[in-house]
Amino acid sequence: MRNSNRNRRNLPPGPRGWPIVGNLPQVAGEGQIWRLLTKWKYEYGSLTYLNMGGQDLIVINSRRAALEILERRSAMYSHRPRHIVCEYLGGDMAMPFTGYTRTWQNMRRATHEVLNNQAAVQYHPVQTEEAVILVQKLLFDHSSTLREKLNASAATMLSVIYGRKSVNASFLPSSQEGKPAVTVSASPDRLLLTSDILQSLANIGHRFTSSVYPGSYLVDAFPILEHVPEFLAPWKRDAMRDRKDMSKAFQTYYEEALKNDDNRESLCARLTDTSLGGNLTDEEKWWVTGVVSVAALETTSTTLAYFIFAMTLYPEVQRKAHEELDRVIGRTQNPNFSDMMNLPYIRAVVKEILRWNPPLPVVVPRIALEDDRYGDYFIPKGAAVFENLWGMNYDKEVYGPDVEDFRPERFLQQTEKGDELEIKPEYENEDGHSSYGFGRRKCVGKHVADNALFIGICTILWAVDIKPVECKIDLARHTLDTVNPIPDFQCKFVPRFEGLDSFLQQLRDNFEYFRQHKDSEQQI
Ligand code: HEM
Repeated sequence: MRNSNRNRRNLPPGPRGWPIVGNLPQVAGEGQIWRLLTKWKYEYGSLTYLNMGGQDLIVINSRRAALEILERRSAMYSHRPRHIVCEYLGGDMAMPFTGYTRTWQNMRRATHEVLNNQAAVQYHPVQTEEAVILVQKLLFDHSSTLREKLNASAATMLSVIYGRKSVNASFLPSSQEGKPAVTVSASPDRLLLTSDILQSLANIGHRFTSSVYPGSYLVDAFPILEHVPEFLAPWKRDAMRDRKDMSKAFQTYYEEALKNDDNRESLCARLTDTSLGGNLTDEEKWWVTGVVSVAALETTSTTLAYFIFAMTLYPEVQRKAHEELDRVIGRTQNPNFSDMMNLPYIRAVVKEILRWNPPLPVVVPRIALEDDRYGDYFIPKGAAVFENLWGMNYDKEVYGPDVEDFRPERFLQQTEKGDELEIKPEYENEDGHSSYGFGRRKCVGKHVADNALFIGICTILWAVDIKPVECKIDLARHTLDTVNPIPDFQCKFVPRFEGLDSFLQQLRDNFEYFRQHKDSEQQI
């Protein structure tokens, strides 16, 4: 104990807190906490210590420290601290929030099998088709918002999980056709689930990500409050009710998918029919498919939204990307995954968008399972360890003084001949940003996400000119959520060449023809 007290003198530096509550008042209610943490990073360095009402919190601000602590010592840092509200909501079943448990291990194994680098290649055709559909929608669909269009495109992953027919059809059991999947309420604390699966999954995502936002629930700082009875603790009643509703919705999605998937290719069918789901209970299968859909959806659509926003702010970047696409692809064919290595500028745009505005600037903390040290600093057993991904992406020592700017060139160099650009060797096989997290809990969908972003960004830039519309841009959104809120902005999409509309339709007809052809071949 004396030893531990002596060690505590070597805790990392951090802002001075109050007696008992520590730094809780400085953090609670602070929207976009990653900005405050990054301000502290410049004052305190690679690790910051915060006292959250008695709970030690170590913030990791530098990529080097994250690699050393979370990757090299991953056996000690893969468990999650307890978040009481999240746990009541279903955090023990929701993969990104579970502890380092057998359930998590089984879920991770099953999802890795279908999302790893090699498996991700099989989704290229559906991702290419979805990118074409997105461009068509951006140009010609005036009935839905930009967000809805991007969400629909990011839902490609849902067709992999639930099967194409299920995604195109309603997810509701037929007896409930037209009605919400579960009861709907207008209360802000009430999880809203409707017949629109994309909206429902987004709502589920926010219910979870806001439940783990630092300081959002007093009970997480003062666990004794967990024992307050339900009628005095609305958080408990709400969370238990929402857990039941989510479980029911995930079960419905799963069972509908099994009914609709004649080809038995969806993740649901594979978990049911093959050894992939061997170690998972039925309920775990509903949850893992539901939660992976949640994890895929808003991360990808938020990143695409930030890409479009960046193009309105940086026309010179757009001009260079257009120049590369015209030179490499031309106008008589659409971009393809086989073009990837010939499009270094577009690849750099993908890296830079994830660096500049990651969809998850901070993530669910880990817990230190033992007393540990990083350099001279002491990390006490039981401390929550928080990844400040934003701070790592905005590290001036790594990226230079212009970290605020959107500049894909930071990942590029001239070729030896000096007439072309190439990705710098150190970024060829590295992300060049920290936005997928670290260690054993690193994003399991990163390959699929990178591919979706590459083909989406490529196809949009190939087809359209993104032009800003003069309007008031609202950047300063106050949000107690770990998802990066997209700014309010407006833009115009202008076709880059004549005949684009009929060319896009022709591409879609071809995709449809090949799919039907493949389906009928499989039936024979
Ligand atoms: C731009 C897109 C995406 C970004 C930036 C992103 C980022 C992240 C981050 C930061 C984490 C937490 C890592 C940590 O704790 O260190 C995570 C976890 C996760 N992501 Fe992603 N993600 C993206 C897309 C996807 C997609 C497309 C899928 C599924 C197809 C997915 C599935 C998951 C899952 C299941 C986890 C939990 C992993 C675990 O706890 O073992 N993500 N993601």
